[in-house]
Amino acid sequence: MSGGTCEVCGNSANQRCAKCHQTNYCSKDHQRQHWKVHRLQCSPYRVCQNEVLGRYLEASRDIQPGEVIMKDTPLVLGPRQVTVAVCLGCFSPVTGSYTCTQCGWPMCGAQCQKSPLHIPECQLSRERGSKIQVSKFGEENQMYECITPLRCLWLRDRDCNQWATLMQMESHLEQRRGTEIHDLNQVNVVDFIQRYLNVHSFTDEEVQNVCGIIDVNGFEIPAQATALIGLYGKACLLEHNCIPNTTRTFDAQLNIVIRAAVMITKGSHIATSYTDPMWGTADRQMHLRTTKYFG
Ligand SMILES: C[S@@+](CC[C@H](N)C(=O)[O-])C[C@H]1O[C@@H](n2cnc3c(N)ncnc32)[C@H](O)[C@@H]1O
Repeated sequence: MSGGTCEVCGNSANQRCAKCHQTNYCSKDHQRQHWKVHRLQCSPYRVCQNEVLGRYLEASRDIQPGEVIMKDTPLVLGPRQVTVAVCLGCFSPVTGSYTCTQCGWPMCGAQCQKSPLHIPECQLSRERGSKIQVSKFGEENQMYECITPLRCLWLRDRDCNQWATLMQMESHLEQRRGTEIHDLNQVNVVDFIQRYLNVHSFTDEEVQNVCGIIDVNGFEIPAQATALIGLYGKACLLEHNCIPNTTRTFDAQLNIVIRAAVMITKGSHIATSYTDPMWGTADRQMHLRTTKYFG
């Protein structure tokens, strides 16, 4: 028995979706009818909120070990802030032997130049009037710090749903003001976008805000030639626990797949670890304090 009202007709319901335990129906017929819509939202968790954690996920039923809790597609993929020069299509390190014929950023070749991932910085970099000149390869290159922020900012005028999802993410902007990372981003990202790329359509605050969003919510994806960062609208809601009850993997399309590592009982919080379990306690605490603003 479930109580509540039928999702289809609004009459009193006595059946409930067995997968999420959250959606009610008056009959099997109405449940079948609704499945096309419901399957896109059906999940074994609900989004909750409290003063300490902000938004977090709670199991809406018992979740068995190994069960997939969510598979989430990336909103934004981009290089890490600190990186060597990489191809902006496939993220492999580059030597500068090929550059995008439109904007001048180094790429692997013509195939990678066509990657949809490269569109934001390619179009925005053209506002400069002359091609981008990259001359440092094989060592850390600060020019790349603007790429993932630009890919976020690009959504503002292109995809209002994705932009709204991004803007709901925690940036801790107020706590970042006056810190070293905020000052560095002012020079390497804000000033670079405005002075080198000649892009003036984003305010300092908007750029700093997406830098915060990337630091607080970004998942490092290790499975490429160089690590990259992914932002995921649902997976970003997972809270931190040093002993997480989930595992995470990335599939070939770089969707994030979150599975239960243990039995997660109904009502329990669903957590991942924001730190490397191999680090010592002091390093983990420092990482959480300086990049996630708690702990
Ligand atoms: C990736 S976001 C998680 C989603 C976020 N709560 C929201 O409302 O968008 C990370 C932020 O959530 C909060 N958070 C996550 N786990 C926490 C924990 N174990 N203790 C305190 N705050 C936590 C911190 O504010 C952290 O910077």
